[in-house]
Amino acid sequence: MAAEPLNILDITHVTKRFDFQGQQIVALEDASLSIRKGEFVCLIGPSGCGKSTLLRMIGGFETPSEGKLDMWGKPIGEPGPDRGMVFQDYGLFPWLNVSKNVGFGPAARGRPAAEVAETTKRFVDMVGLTRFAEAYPHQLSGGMKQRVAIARVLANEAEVVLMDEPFGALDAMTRENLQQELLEIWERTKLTVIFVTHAIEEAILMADRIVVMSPGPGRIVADERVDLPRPRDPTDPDFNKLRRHFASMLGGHH
Ligand SMILES: Nc1ncnc2c1ncn2[C@@H]1O[C@H](COP(=O)(O)OP(=O)(O)OP(=O)(O)O)[C@@H](O)[C@H]1O
Repeated sequence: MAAEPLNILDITHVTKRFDFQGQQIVALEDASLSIRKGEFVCLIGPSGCGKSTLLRMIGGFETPSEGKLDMWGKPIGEPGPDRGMVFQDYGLFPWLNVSKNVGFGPAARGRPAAEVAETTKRFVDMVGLTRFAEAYPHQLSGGMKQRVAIARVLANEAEVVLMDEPFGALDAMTRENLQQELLEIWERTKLTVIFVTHAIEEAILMADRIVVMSPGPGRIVADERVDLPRPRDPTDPDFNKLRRHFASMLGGHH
């Protein structure tokens, strides 16, 4: 009998090239990365280093030019509910209210109505939007919209949550609140999270591992474990030491 794969994700020697106006752009070159179930991994690096491209390939929205991406030992194909994406611009359906946005996936997959209702309520409650269940996206703040987007991915039974600068458009206070909420949800659900950010502090606050990337062509230049105890304190001297460490690694870019 074949052994169970150890990793939820195995990214092996992945290169991605794009043709753009007759030129070839190497968005990502020879990237390899293995991720365990339940890990919180941050991808950090300056603009254009291939963070979104890597995330989109894990999501199944792009295919690699070379190399392979596996989930539980099987090649990643089309996008699927097991890999939920959360974007900076929310991606909600404006014509559906909060509950209908959250319940959309399970309903579309033909789950019985009672189960859809129960799942919807559980995740709307989990992200603290019970009072706004009937509200439409235009009636919500940015932070609330991002909570809906997170609840929607959770209701879809995602095993891996792919987050592309999800809090980048939010003010500092909302961002801090959502960081804490996401960490609580992650600890409770043991999801695997891959989180793209520009912000060193955000990465140190949240990640088990920080994968540092550099541009031109996009490459993984470091992959380091963050061993600070949780909850983490940005005023802690050890936190500061790591901040300086990653800032010097990112060099002139930060
Ligand atoms: N569909 C595409 N066609 C052509 N070039 C692309 C395409 N998608 C990405 N690229 C190029 O690939 C490189 C990496 O882009 P990517 O969006 O992955 O970087 P990023 O690190 O996520 O950047 P940012 O932090 O600005 O979002 C860039 O040079 C970009 O212009």
